[in-house]
Amino acid sequence: MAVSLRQLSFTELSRLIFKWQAPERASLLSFLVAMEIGLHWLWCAVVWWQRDSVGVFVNMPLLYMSWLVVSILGLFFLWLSRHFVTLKNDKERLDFWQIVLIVIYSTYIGIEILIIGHSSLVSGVSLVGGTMLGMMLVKRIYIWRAFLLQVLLIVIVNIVPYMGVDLPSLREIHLTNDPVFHTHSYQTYNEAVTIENAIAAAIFHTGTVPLNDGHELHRNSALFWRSTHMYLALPKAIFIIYIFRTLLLILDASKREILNYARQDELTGLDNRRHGLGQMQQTLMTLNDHQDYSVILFDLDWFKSINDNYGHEVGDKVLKEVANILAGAFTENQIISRYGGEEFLIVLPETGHYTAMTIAEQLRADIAKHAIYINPIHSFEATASFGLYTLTYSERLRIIDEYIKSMYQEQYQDDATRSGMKMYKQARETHSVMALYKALDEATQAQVGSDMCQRLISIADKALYKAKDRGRNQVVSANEMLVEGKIDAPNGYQR
Ligand SMILES: Nc1nc2c(ncn2[C@@H]2O[C@H](COP(=O)(O)OP(=O)(O)OP(=O)(O)O)[C@@H](O)[C@H]2O)c(=O)[nH]1
Repeated sequence: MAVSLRQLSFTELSRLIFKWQAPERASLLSFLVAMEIGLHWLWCAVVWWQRDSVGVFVNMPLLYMSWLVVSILGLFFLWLSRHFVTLKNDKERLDFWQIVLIVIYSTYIGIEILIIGHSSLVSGVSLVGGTMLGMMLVKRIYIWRAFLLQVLLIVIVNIVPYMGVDLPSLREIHLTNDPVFHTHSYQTYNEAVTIENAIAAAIFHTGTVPLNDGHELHRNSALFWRSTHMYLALPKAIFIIYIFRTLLLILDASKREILNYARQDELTGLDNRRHGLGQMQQTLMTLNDHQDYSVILFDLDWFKSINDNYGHEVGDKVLKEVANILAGAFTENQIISRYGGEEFLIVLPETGHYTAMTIAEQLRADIAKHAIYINPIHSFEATASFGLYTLTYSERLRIIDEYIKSMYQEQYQDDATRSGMKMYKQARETHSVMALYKALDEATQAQVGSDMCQRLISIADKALYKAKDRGRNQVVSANEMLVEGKIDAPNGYQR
């Protein structure tokens, strides 16, 4: 979802920023930059509009060129803001476009400050404020490097005019017949007036002052005070940004810790039920077309007896050791969570029925042969019963299709639903779950996701209880049982 003005209220933004991932944050930064450049565009427009009165102190040809660049860049950053949100799951391209954003924006702002004059207000806000904003929204190391580069540029840009290099400037002072003030276009109005006054005062007191002496006096004085300003301000800017970056690191670590507490099961270290279900919903709804999706639910056998015979602590030990077996057996995109007391949920996206059965069977065997030591000599083995269900692609397509059909039948009268229905009809012709899913609004997408997860777990649960019925320590396929008519699917499931 691309960033829009509507999302920039305090409450909405704070809610979104917490939820947002790197692409959306970068999109926000690009959007803010586009808005800032939009304001620069307006400034150019006002200067052009008022050119008769302000043209005397503005370099108009340079303004027109800047206006063109500002227009192009404004459109570019708006485009980039939309482009970032398409870069989910593509870290390399995301990094690349973040660098593009930072390089183009830093160059732009550097040139802007150069041509409008480097007042401490503009440079300070851009250098420190811009860096702080960037650090909150995109990769910090890139912003830190851009910041150091800007510090260097500020030093260079401030010093070179005193070495006789003329830099382009929007500012123009028309002081006629005065060779002193024509030589350096970087002189600000205040500087010019000050020198004018100083020279006038000297002439007034001594009667005369040589031209070259006045020029040299100004060069030395201006260079001295510019260097003093840089010396006093830049280290402070570096300290502020350095400490700010450290604070953000601390905040990140705290956020990670809080999220871990919220997501993790304390005893086993696996995902807890809520997080496991959330992950399941996310993977299910972003699963590509033509992919199957398998769910395994398993429950340790006779666990109450283990607690009763060996004590609660040994029961805990069993849970931890089973969790270790699980943690070692699955890859990152497979979701393992502790679903209940001695019940575990495993989600295998992009996995067909045969592969999932093999994985479940292997896991059952690994748990059954694992010795749990109650002391250095005595041990026992625990077993588990498994229920497995594979949602095939055709079944997924059918469920979403039915869901949407029933939704539109209920609400067919209202106009919004009519247009939704049109989108749905178009999506249906493509036979694509992704297209059908995108035809739904955000709240309905979440609802469909949650309903589908409950449906899958509920079917796997029925197979799990069949496994208990059949004597435990075995894997039962819900798909086979559905075909044989030995279990019913929930909520009017039809084969
Ligand atoms: N030690 C320990 N026990 C737990 C924990 N969570 C749940 N339990 C116990 O797990 C036991 C589950 O027992 P039951 O639901 O009767 O199931 P079971 O004894 O495994 O029997 P079947 O599932 O039919 O094989 C209960 O006694 C719970 O107290 C836990 O975190 N630690």
